[in-house]
Amino acid sequence: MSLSSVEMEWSFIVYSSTIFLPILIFIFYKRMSNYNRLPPGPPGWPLFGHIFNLGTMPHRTIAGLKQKYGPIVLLKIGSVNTMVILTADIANEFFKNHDLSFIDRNIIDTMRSKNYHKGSLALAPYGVYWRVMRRLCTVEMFVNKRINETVSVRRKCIDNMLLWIEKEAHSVEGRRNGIQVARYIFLASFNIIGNLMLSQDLVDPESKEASDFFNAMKGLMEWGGHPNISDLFTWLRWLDLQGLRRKMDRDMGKATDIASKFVKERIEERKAAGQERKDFLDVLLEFEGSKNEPAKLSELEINIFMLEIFLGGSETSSTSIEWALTELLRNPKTMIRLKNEISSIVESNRKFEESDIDKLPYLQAVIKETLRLHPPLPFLIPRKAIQDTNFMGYLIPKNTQVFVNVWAIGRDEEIWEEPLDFKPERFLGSKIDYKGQHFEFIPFGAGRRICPGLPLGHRMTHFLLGSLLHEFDWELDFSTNPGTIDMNDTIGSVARKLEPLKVVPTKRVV
Ligand code: HEM
Repeated sequence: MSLSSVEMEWSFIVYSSTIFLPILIFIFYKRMSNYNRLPPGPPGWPLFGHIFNLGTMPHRTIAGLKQKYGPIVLLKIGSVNTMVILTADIANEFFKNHDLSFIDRNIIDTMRSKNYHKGSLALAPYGVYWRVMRRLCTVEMFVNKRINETVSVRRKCIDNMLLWIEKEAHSVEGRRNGIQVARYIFLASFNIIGNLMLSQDLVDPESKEASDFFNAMKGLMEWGGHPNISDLFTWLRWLDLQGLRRKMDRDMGKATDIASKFVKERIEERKAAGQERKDFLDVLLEFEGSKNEPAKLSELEINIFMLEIFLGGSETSSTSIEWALTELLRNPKTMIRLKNEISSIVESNRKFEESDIDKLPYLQAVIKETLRLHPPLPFLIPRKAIQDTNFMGYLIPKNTQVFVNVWAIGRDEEIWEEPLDFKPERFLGSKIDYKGQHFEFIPFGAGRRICPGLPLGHRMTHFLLGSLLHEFDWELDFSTNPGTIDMNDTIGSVARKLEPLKVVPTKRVV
């Protein structure tokens, strides 16, 4: 007896269902269980995710999520999965046991301008180029021996800064309204890097090229720090809705043209004058790779690396000093204690020297306390998962970006006593430092990608703050009093003080 076609269809459906249904259930279950294995987080909007929940100070807003969702939170920022780490214990696990799985960076659209990301150390994927550039930084540029050899450069730049401040303080405007001190600290930091890199002052009103370079670099910091729709919805990139990519292309073009001119001039000089090594540019030009490394660095790589050192070194240091001065002015007893310590070591008839730093534990504690409360990079430089990764029981999908919220960790009341108070004393006699081993305090990051400029950043911040306090007495401008200083920050390329600090310096009498 043969089956009718209807019966055949039915039996086909029944048989195939018995085979495929379990497979479908398995796939569905697996998906759901993976979904359940993502870290918790607040409900987000379709398409936009949590963009509207972040506010203008996302490090602060996100810190508040710990109470409800715990120390690991998953957010969706536009189309980008973002895991946030909110405690020292989790940071410890992240850097100690998962550093390699999250070793890469998320590259934002403005950083693709003129192929910046292809020469950048900070954005380089973990590989040969990254290793070569890191080695140049840690073995050739930012080692203590070389930093010691260049102390006179920092001395000169800081002397200039002190003169600019004195001049401005005597001007009618300065006497009436105070000065925005961060501006001068930034210029000095920029010049310090300029001299280390190129043996040249780049904040030189006499030189058009120097001021063009300086302005283009300011543009890079500005456009690179703006939240950009192109990064939230990568499929909208081509529209460049905020025009940030266009502005970045303009300034990146100018900066790389000038950098490339500096490099060409140097190559000619070296041909004429032999091979004498002077500064970081010489280190880059003299590089010779071994075995599987590139034989030489390309022009693009050298130009971009130069820009990167300016970007990495100048805003971070100047922002930290602005915060340090702000906290000292809010805490007069701390200011007095620090000034007394400095006067006990640095006689009033001489300058503050870099060699004084080691003799000043309270100054060191003030810098640490500043970086605890005001890390210039509150999320570090975001990392990215290079593969699907099992992290503390959660399944973190490939390409998830990671914010380590060091701002929140520095204010965690389970770790720090009276966490919101500025109390440098907490670091006196304590072993905690910022070299990436104490996960409750990692303003320079940790793991393989820890800031390679740390030794230089350490010197610059202490030297700058020590000199400012040794040379001047500082007061707030008449419209502000210590109790009402605005302590909000704004997050651009770094977390700068939203309202620039205005102060009245008075030269100390010898
Ligand atoms: C107060 C001063 C500074 C602070 C707080 C700071 C902080 C940081 C942080 C948090 C990172 C990311 C670390 C991570 O991903 O775990 C970083 C990376 C970096 N910093 Fe700094 N930095 C400072 C000064 C400097 C200086 C002076 C330079 C160079 C002149 C520099 C150059 C760099 C570079 C090139 C990277 C990228 C490293 C990589 O991706 O492998 N920084 N910095």
